[in-house]
Amino acid sequence: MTLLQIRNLSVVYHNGSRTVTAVNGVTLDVEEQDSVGIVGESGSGKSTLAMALLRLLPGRTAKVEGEVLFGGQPLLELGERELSCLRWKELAVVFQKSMNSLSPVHRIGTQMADVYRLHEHETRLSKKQVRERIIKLLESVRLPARVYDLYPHELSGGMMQRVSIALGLMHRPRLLILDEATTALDVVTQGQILREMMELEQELRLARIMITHDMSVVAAACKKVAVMYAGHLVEFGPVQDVLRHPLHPYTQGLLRSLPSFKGAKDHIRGIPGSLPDLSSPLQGCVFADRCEHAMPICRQAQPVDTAYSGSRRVACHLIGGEAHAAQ
Ligand SMILES: Nc1ncnc2c1ncn2[C@@H]1O[C@H](COP(=O)(O)OP(=O)(O)OP(=O)(O)O)[C@@H](O)[C@H]1O
Repeated sequence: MTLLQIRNLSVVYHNGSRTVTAVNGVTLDVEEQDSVGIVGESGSGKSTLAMALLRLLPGRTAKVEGEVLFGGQPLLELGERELSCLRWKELAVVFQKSMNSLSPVHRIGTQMADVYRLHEHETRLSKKQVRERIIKLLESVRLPARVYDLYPHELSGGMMQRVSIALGLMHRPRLLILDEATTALDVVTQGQILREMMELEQELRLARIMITHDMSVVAAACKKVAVMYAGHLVEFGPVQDVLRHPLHPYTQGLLRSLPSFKGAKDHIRGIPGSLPDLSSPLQGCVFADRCEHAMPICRQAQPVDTAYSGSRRVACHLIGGEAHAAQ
């Protein structure tokens, strides 16, 4: 069943006279218990997309358009009260900097208990019961019970990020969004946490969106991948299919720039050029200026997001009928 339906979502930032279209017409489904990696280079709009889903963007400067249904509820139309019931309990997020948001002068357990109480109004657990629950939660992310009584500075980066994940899982949400949550960690710790996450989400029947610029993280830990470029979702599909047979020239370039996916180091190639100016109106394909296969139509019309096969989708004039129709 589909848990999250994102339809034609756009986010425009207004800063004085300048407007930046950070997310541009994104359509994406996340099934229950699915794991979707959103990848793209810095500035492609990944975090803005996550913040828009969580309604965490400042209404004054960020205009969000489109439709988002979460478990059938229209997320973008909910009032603050309905939203606060959903956040943490149904929909939780772990940011890269989540660990910095803990207070340095209070013990981990006390802070977790505060978060628990803030969002749990129905069940009145005793102090002891809350402590037990939190210790169980810490153990579920492979942290020893003694962490409950420690201060943030007494934990390593990996342990702190495990605490942040435990906080995200506190109310057993149906969807967990990890925004570069493991990026700052060393590769070994990152790998361990990802493996544990995957075990845990099977147990909790949790769906996960993982935002990262690291394709190897998506390859290791996600079932599906959504590739973003300059605010556009350019390709979507099962991870193994996209890795083996990338359709969009941007995805192809992204994979070529990774040593682990395409042979020897001397074959590594970056993608020449840089992201387009997101404050200028766009006529053709957003990737046309950097695309080695660009055709005249690519500079004239935006490609339509087209179903390719199975659940694969791609927005490129090379794929589908448009290029052929124009010839
Ligand atoms: N508050 C803001 N006001 C104006 N522009 C913004 C704001 N926040 C982000 N942007 C712009 O929106 C675009 C998308 O940024 P975003 O942070 O969502 O990308 P990202 O893919 O998550 O990048 P990163 O991986 O570096 O976090 C960028 O061009 C960025 O400069």
